[in-house]
Amino acid sequence: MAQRIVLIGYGAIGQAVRRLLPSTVEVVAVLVRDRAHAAAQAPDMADLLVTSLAEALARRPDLVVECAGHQAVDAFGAEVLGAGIDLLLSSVGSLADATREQRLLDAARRAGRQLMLPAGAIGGIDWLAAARGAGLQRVLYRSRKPPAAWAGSAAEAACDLGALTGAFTFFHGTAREAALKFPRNANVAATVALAGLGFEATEVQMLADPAAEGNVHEIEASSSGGSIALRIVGQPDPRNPRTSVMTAHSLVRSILSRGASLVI
Ligand SMILES: NC(=O)C1=CN([C@@H]2O[C@H](COP(=O)(O)OP(=O)(O)OC[C@H]3O[C@@H](n4cnc5c(N)ncnc54)[C@H](OP(=O)(O)O)[C@@H]3O)[C@@H](O)[C@H]2O)C=CC1
Ligand SMILES: O=C([O-])CC(=O)C(=O)O
Repeated sequence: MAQRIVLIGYGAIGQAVRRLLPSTVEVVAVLVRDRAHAAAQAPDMADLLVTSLAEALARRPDLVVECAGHQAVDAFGAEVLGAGIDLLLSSVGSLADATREQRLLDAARRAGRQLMLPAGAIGGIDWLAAARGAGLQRVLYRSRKPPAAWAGSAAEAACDLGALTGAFTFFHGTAREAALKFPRNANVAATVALAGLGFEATEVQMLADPAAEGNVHEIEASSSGGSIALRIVGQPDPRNPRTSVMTAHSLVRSILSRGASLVI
């Protein structure tokens, strides 16, 4: 039987996920803020558009996939889980708010459902999570993106993005500070933290670099079991330069892994 999913948000990630899903997964609703605006952009899916969670849940999804932002996690996350439906988050950085994280985990436990986090734009999450059992000692995550990818973020207070002629590190701190200060840019920092040493002990650097070949994600970590040096050059999504194309592919992988006979 086809898996039934609801998408919250229909921006760069939401649109890509819908396009990439195979026919074994049915999108039964897309929750948007402005139905008329969304219908004008995507007339083929007018029947799927809803503006309230109640309408979305009435279509009996097996899974709700958030691709909208921290505010949407606040507005809908606990209610989705409380309704007995698994929740897959794009906005992993929203869990840097400890109260929000606890509310979601409580809702998941009470309902016996899962709060699912994709690897998103990064890789190596399996290694980090396994290395926790092998004396993980230090984790550094570095995000290097072209200046335009940081437009509209707190990086603008630290430098003139348009005038940069070389790489500029505008943030160096913990994963928690990164995720809270850069809600639309530091989801990977949060994912790395949750897989490995946690929000406080994970070190994060963020750079605006006119010479960046794409959205570059690097992890350096060491454990008693070995070390890792990982570098990913992500293609920016044409609709949203701060989001890497691989993020939607990772969400699709997470969706397809639910209930699959072979899980890797
Ligand atoms: N885990 C990871 O590796 C990554 C995670 N992300 C995160 O994923 C999320 C989505 O990213 P992306 O698709 O690129 O962002 P976009 O800005 O392209 O799209 C977000 C969409 O969500 C909609 N939206 C926002 N709030 C709500 C709401 N309350 N209800 C319904 N719809 C809403 C927006 O609609 P409107 O037009 O109304 O504003 C917009 O269409 C972001 O939080 C981003 O930070 C991004 C990249 C990597
Ligand atoms: O897609 C990316 O490159 C990562 C990203 O924006 C994030 O971590 O929020």
